[in-house]
Amino acid sequence: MTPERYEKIRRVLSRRQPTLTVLMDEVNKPHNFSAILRTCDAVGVLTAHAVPPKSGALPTFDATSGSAHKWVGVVKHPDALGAVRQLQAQDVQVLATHLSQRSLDYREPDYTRPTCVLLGAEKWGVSDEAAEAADANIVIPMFGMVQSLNVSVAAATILFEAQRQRLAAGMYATPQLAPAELERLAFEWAYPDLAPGYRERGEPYPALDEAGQLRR
Ligand SMILES: C[S@@+](CC[C@H](N)C(=O)[O-])C[C@H]1O[C@@H](n2cnc3c(N)ncnc32)[C@H](O)[C@@H]1O
Repeated sequence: MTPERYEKIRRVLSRRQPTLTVLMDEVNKPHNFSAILRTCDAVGVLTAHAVPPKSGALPTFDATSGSAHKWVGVVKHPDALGAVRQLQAQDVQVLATHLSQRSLDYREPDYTRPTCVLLGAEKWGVSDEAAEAADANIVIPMFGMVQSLNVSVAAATILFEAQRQRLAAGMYATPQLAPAELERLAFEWAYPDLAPGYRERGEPYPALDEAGQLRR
């Protein structure tokens, strides 16, 4: 661990947005899944949510992710409706990307609030029941011959609007993670091979000095 690498880890963690996330509902193509996680990393999403496709497993990561899958956690859910309700119970507004009578332009919602963007499967989109349960439905206006965007493009468009609003609100200027959580993640990111051992033994992580070296 070089001091420069540790400094980068702390800088990235100090900009993570634990109150911004996505829920991928049966996004089944590895290049889409990977591209969405890469955008999540870029805008500071700490943890993404996903309902695996009917085949059972989450898509594997491919080169499209860069190394984003190492820096963005993925929580699995058995179904989208249950996941929507769980997030709402934690006071997260769920914005379903879905064309309906009540759809808003994607730039209208307040993304400085705890927010989850619900993204649909490539073939079927977001289910009607999950869209109805969501707090709002949002769309990216389209004026072409084709009816929809690629899901990873839609995710990037919306997440960068969230980033724009959060930058304007100063949410990248001060850490959004609690100090203890930031320290915990800094150790896990700096020492991914050591961290599991400490967890298995139920021991607290050791303190690191300012350069990210283990204190003796
Ligand atoms: C290829 S589209 C799904 C098309 C599907 N046939 C349908 O009717 O919804 C895959 C996903 O990309 C996102 N998406 C695509 N175009 C969008 C748009 N214009 N506005 C918002 N989200 C969009 C949504 O999450 C959508 O579920």
